[in-house]
This record gives sequence, structure tokens and C-alpha cells, in this order.
Amino acid sequence: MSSTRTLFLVSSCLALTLISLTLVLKKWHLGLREEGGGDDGPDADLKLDLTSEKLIQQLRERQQELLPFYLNSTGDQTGNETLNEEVLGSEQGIGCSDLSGMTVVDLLGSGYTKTVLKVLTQQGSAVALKSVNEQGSDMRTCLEDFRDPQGCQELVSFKLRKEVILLQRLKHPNIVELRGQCRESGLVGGMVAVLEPGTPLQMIQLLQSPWEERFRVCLGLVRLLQYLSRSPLGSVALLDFQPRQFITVSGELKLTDLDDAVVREPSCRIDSDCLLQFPLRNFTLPCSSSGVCEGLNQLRNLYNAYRYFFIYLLPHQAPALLKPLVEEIMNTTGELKKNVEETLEDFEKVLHEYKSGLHLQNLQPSVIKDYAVVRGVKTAGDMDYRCWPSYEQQACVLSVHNALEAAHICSSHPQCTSFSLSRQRTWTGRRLASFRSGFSQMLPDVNSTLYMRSQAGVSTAAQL
Ligand SMILES: Nc1ncnc2c1ncn2[C@@H]1O[C@H](COP(=O)(O)OP(=O)(O)OP(=O)(O)O)[C@@H](O)[C@H]1O
Repeated sequence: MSSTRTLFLVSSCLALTLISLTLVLKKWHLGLREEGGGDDGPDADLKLDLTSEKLIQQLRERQQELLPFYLNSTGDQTGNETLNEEVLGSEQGIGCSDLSGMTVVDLLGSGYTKTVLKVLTQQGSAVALKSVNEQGSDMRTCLEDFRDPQGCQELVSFKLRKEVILLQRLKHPNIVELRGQCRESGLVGGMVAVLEPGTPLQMIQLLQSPWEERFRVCLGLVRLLQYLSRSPLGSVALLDFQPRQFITVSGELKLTDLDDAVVREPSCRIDSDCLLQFPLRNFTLPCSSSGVCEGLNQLRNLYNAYRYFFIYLLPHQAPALLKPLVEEIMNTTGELKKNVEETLEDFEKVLHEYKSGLHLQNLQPSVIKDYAVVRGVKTAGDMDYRCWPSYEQQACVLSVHNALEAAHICSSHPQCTSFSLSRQRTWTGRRLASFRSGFSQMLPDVNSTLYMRSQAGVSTAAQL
């Protein structure tokens, strides 16, 4: 671990244990501010007043930004108090009092606005704590502009507040779960959101994973977009749509960064007002008779999903018989020919075919005859070989629909002399099969079936 990172973790630990002290100091600091503190002459006062005026204006604007979320869901136009009660009063959620007993174990990530720590609760479960990034560029810019640490903390905190409000209202398996929050944590001075912990999305790692896992991420994304297109708040657009706004939790994609989400479709007078601009493509949508660019939010999300995710994750190594369906999805999303609902139907169709093994209809059933079946045994002293993309780095472990598909795979690998099917299944319900080039021992195991390739089968493959 780098020394900066260690320093960061140590300072975070300290911050967590010094909550009450910080709170006292903060109140004292606020008291000083209210009494008017600085004494640099009338000009300095005037300058300070103007700067403060600007900061107050920005704070008001951020407050206004939160209103649509109250208006759309609770009908409460004042907002603020409802939010406090709703979150702080929640008995199920993790609150301020729980934070002091937590131990920081890792820095999960940080961005322009926020920092995320992995911590262990007193009960030993892991959660992610999201707070304002004191070193982030949002905070830096604010401090350069206003030189008011307290005001800037409040200003930048609005983004986290907005995120928390959205997380309270938007509930979906592909949105990170909010487990609590603390408005005055003392941790770097401000608000903390308590989230389910995950793993930051690593595109490079995903590119090396089996197609099934890459498809899972894309499917999760489309399910999320379908939910966002008709969420309780209306149609939500993610203005900052990049892989780093997502994490995975046990392989499932989850949206974690919502501070750039907007809920209203833009208003328009003519069609050209409804312009969707991307670096390589532009799209124009019709302006509806009610003066709204209807469907613009969902199409913006969908095209972003296409350009940041589908292009890289979907076509590569798709099962041969599913390729036409996958290409159809690539074509319709790349040209925005279908809406999110229709796109989701296409994705669910691919999933259905994949799960039911319909895409394997053309496999030669006779291949399995090359294999002797030994039920209830596992092998030991295995001679593993590597294949790609394997579920295990040092071995060849692939998901299969059934023994026939596994036999086809084994027969296509010259080194493969046997494979075994375990009861372990992937998220689609396919079974994991281990392929190997040899083994020295057989041991009883009711959960495993061994398939040994006949010598004839091996030598035919070797000749090919
Ligand atoms: N629940 C979580 N579990 C694990 N990592 C997380 C979690 N939430 C966020 N992260 C990581 O922390 C990073 C920063 O969080 P977030 O994106 O909310 O901050 P940000 O300042 O808005 O970022 P950006 O500058 O990209 O907009 C994310 O990119 C992600 O990798």
C-alpha cells in the first residue's frame, strides 16, 4: 500500500474516533463565523461580503436542484425537514451513533467530489462510507473561489445529499443499496452515506471475463435503464455516464454515483431543440405537442450504455448461435432504433435462449460417446491446463449447459483428456466444468461426475 494511502486510512480512522470532538469544534467555529470573526478593514469586509453572497447564491441553487425530488415523490414542497426525519429517524438504517465503532479497512475509491472507504461495523460486517472528498477538485475549486471551508463543505455536500435522496427514492437491484446516513458525522467534517460495499468496475478485468459475466453486466444495465425510464421520480437521465459510476456486487452491476442525475425531460418548441449530441453521433427527437422532448432521457442513457459498455462487452465471444441476436441489439442500440423497453425485451430473449440451451441445438449428440462416465468421483493430482476465458486463472473452468456441451469443448481442446461436472452453478444456472489434461487419483465425491475421454477420441483430436 502506498504511503499516501496509508496516511489517508490512518487519518480517516482518527477522524472516525474523534467524532464528538469535531462536532464541538465545528459548533464553536460556526459561533465565531456568526459573530463576524475577520478584521481586515472595510475593503476586505466588502470583498468578503460579495464572495459570501456568491457562495450563498450557489448554495440556494443547489437547494433548488433538490426540489424536484421532493415534489415528484412526496409532494412536500419544502423538502428539507422531511428528508432529515426520513433518514435520520430511520431505525433500521446505520446512523451517526454507529460510526464511532467502525474500523476503516480500505480506500475503495474517490472522484472529483466524493471519497469512499470500506469500513467494518462493530458487528463485523463491511459497509462503504461515502463522504465529501476534501482533496477533490470540487472542494479545491470552491476553496479557491470562496476561501470558506465551512461554506464549501456545505456546497459540495449538496451533491452527496442529492445522491442520498435519490438512493432513498430509487430502489432497484442494479442501484447500490443505501444502508444509512449521518448528516454531521465529524468524518472530514460533514455528511456520510452508508452504502453496501462493492468492487469498483474494472473494464480491463471485465474484458477478460467469460461472455456470460459480461452479458450479465450489460443485462443489469438495461434493466436499470428500464427502471430509470419510468422511475417513481419520472424519467431519469444520467448525465455523467461512465463505467466509473458503477460498481459490482457479487458480479451484479450497481449504479453508485447519482449526483449528476436529472429527472425532467427537456422542454422544446421545435424538433431541433431535442438534440442528443455525442462525440461521434447526433440524434434529433421529435418535440411533442406538449413541448417536451419525450423519451430523450432514456435514449441518452441507452446510447451511453451502447458506447461505454455494449461495444466492448457484448459481441466478443458471444455463443455462435446467439450472435445474430447480439448483432441485432448492437445495431438497434447503436442507431437508437428501439427504446429501452424494446431493448430489454431483446436482452431477455438472449438470456432465455442462453439459459435454456436453445443455442446448442446443432451440437452433434454422438460426441458424448467418446467419454466414459464415472459418477460420484472427483480427481486429485490434477494436471491442469489454462484456457480462456476461464473462471479460474490457473485452470480451465468453463460454464456449460450440460455434459454434451462440455464434451464438445473437451474434444476441441487437444490437451483435454477428461472433465468433471460439479454442482456449482453460474448466475444463469449453467454448471461449472473443469477440464484437465490428466490426474493421478480418483476420490469419492457425490457432487461430482467425471467424464474420461477415450484414447481414440484423444488421438483423433491430436491428428487434427
Ligand atoms: N459502494 C461502493 N463500493 C465500492 N466502491 C465504491 C462504492 N461507491 C463508490 N465507489 C467507488 O468510489 C468512487 C468514487 O465514488 P463516486 O463516483 O460517487 O464519487 P464522485 O466524486 O462523484 O466521482 P466522479 O468524479 O467520477 O463523478 C467510484 O468511482 C467507485 O469506484
